[in-house]
Amino acid sequence: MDDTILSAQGLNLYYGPTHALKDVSIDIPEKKVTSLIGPSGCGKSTFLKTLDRMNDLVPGVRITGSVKYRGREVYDSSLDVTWLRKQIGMVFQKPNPFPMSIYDNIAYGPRTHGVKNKSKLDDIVENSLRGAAIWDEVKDRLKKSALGLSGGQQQRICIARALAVEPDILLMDEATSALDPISTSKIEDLIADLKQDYTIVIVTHNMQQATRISDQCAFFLLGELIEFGETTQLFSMPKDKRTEDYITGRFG
Ligand SMILES: Nc1ncnc2c1ncn2[C@@H]1O[C@H](COP(=O)(O)OP(=O)(O)OP(=O)(O)O)[C@@H](O)[C@H]1O
Repeated sequence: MDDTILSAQGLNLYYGPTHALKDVSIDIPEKKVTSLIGPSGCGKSTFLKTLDRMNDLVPGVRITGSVKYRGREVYDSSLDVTWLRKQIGMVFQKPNPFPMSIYDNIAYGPRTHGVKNKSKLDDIVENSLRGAAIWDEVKDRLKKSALGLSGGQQQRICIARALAVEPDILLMDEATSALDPISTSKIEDLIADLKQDYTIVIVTHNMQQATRISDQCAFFLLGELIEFGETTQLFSMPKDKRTEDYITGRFG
């Protein structure tokens, strides 16, 4: 596809003897929301993590095949992983703000990348918090600890923290599963806004959420990518019997 930003070809991943990803090939389009669905243990998180090399440090991991980000091989030994993770940000299931002020949470990444100027940092902090739809809620308490916020607010801080380094892609691993329905709905609205500027790949257990927010959907089963296509098509007219069984609740 012309608008492909991330491409996996013949990707296999082994955790020791466990073959967790089996010959996965997929082209993920730019500035769309792509959801990864499938039963527990099917390899969704593993696949997500291979996209920004978060599996590298797991002992016993072996990876074959190719992952390309904008045409560059992610697993090339000359690739700078810090650069890659600046381009491809990650938001996790459990909100994990750093134990520091709201301001410092957001400024942390830019400072690491060498931004020292106070007014520049102030701008980045404000824009990132606005981008994550939480500025109004925290603008009067920027110097207070991020740990004093609610779970849903903390998750938006984590999204703002990811946005602060101006990534190209946001990966979200079940980013709303620990949140209440109102916070979840705020983050879903936010994802819909963010796709104007970013490519988003989400792992979700929630099929309604996949249908609500994703343009493309990938169904995994036992480490295999069974079906990938437009979300509306995949849920209304799945091509594979196994997809149909899963989305109609016959297993998993
Ligand atoms: N660090 C690890 N070491 C060994 N095996 C692992 C590790 N992480 C995952 N696995 C195994 O790899 C397979 C895929 O796991 P993964 O977490 O990617 O699935 P998932 O679809 O994201 O599951 P869930 O929806 O429950 O989070 C499972 O069999 C799991 O037990």
